[in-house]
Amino acid sequence: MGIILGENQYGKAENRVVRIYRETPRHEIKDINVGSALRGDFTAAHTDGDQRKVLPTDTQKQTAYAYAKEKGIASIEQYGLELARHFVDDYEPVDGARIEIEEYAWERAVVDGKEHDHTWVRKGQEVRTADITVEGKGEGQKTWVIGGLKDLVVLKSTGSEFHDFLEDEYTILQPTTDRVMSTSLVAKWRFTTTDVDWEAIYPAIKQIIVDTFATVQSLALQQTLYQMGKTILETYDFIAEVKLSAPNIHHFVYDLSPFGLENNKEVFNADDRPYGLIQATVTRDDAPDAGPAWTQQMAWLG
Ligand SMILES: O=c1[nH]c(=O)c2[nH]c(=O)[nH]c2[nH]1
Repeated sequence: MGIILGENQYGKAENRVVRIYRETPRHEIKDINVGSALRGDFTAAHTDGDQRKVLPTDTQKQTAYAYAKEKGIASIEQYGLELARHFVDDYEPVDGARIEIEEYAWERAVVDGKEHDHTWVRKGQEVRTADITVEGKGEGQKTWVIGGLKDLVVLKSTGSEFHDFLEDEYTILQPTTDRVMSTSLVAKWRFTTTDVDWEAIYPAIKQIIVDTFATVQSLALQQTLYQMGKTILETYDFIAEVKLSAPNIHHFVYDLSPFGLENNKEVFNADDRPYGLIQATVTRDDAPDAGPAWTQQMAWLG
């Protein structure tokens, strides 16, 4: 019987890198969480404990911090590309690298009616994400970039319906033409080029998502998600695919009748679980192959 080593990768997860730009009295901040994973021929490390081809996870971590200084973090996509290319291009045993980044947004504190130069308040907003994969060396090198966001919590108090659904003997859900719709959205979009103004495209796509959520008279969360993906693809021809995942944060009209009170969709129980989970991929029909773009390292084995 032979035993063989299957898929493997290794790296440093969740480096919390905070980069301050302090060249002028008005400082700037980038607050990120970076994970790296290297793929290649690391068989000897597994079978014989031979580390000669292993660039330690500690070195990967140190590189993440050093690159924050040396290369800067103009955007998480640019910084992730620099890191991934460095590991693949500069180390012979490494033939693939995956960099996953989350960015936490801060806004300037307002003190005496003015934006403060070096104090921020963490934005309770969404987290921006980037997943970068580089494979192969030299001419044939391939690169995949996925931009995205998570924890974008949105709610609309009307403009959402759900009716005409399949019913059986277990159906108790009442149809509605006017309900609260709320979700904490995860969205990821796959670029077909790296020639992108990363800092401009992110707010533009987020705006499409928010506009669509607000303005579509929604017959279901499924329809809203599809419209978000479709509009992004129709607006940007260099995006091939959009993946969306949306928990339906149910808002149930609370029964106030025991207190002799009317509840005309004014008081709700925002239930945290269970939640409907609606997920969809929207793709251009001529989209180039996704290859390993969606393969997530950190979610891989939990
Ligand atoms: O937007 C919705 N989609 C569903 O599939 C669904 N199912 C359900 O019970 N409520 C909802 N809402």
